Amino acid sequence: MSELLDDAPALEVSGLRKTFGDVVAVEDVSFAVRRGGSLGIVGESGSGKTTVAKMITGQERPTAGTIQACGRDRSMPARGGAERRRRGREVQIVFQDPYSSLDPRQPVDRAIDEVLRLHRPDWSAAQRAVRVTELVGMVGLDERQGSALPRALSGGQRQRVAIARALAAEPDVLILDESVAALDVSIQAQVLNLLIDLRERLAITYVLISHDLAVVRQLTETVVVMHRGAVVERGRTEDVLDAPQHAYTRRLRASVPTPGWDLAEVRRALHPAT
Ligand SMILES: Nc1ncnc2c1ncn2[C@@H]1O[C@H](COP(=O)(O)OP(=O)(O)OP(=O)(O)O)[C@@H](O)[C@H]1O
Repeated sequence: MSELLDDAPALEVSGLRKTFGDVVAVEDVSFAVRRGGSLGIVGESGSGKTTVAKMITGQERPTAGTIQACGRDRSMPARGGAERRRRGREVQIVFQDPYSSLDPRQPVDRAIDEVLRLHRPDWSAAQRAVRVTELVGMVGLDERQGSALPRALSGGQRQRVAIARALAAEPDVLILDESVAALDVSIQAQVLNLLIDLRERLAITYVLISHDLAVVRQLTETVVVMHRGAVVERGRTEDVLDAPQHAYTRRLRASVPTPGWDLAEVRRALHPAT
């Protein structure tokens, strides 16, 4: 893990804004996550969640606002490889799609080793091999799966590989962008349990981006609700989900599929005017 400046939140964004031409994707978004804490960002498709994540990881440059991870500014592009690597040790991201986020030609152990080579240039091949084995075990994969190609693995197993790769950088903050959304419900539960377990063991900070309120409830302490690029509600996850104050959050909650749910009803709940 990177050296955290005393008492600084693990992650703090302030007044974040992002426009794409005329489209305002993110408008004045601010939040902080304590070290070892977990924050959910919820909102329907197009509300700006992924754009916030991309600004935090440096894939998009904010139009305005500031981002600090571990007390260090990352609003501007990194200057040079050393700073990029340091930022990679501060924040890692796991995407929704475990199929496209892994190189199909690279066996699991090589994919993890690649991250170690980057972040632990002083380690010998033998030291890295020990760590690869540890990481493979930590995410619940066996030795055979640890040397397989991604195509030989299930969706849940691939997502475990993506998590192991992210952890190889020993990040302070892990962003999970719809990381369990593509998985079957029972596999989703297993990966969620893994994530809960890892947070307890590693004291890592999570930012969970999800449209799934049940997932957010299980994994986060605090939540911000985004609607059309802006934060419309925030607070302790339990409070916000149990007693939402904002009409949009109430609609979002009402739209959670329950047995026998009806898509047309969900659409009406989210878009009462249409
Ligand atoms: N590279 C881009 N160029 C133009 N518009 C973009 C770009 N990226 C995002 N947008 C727009 O910004 C808005 C927010 O998109 P974003 O992907 O952040 O939402 P989201 O809440 O993550 O949605 P989803 O859950 O569907 O991924 C949308 O209107 C989207 O079309």
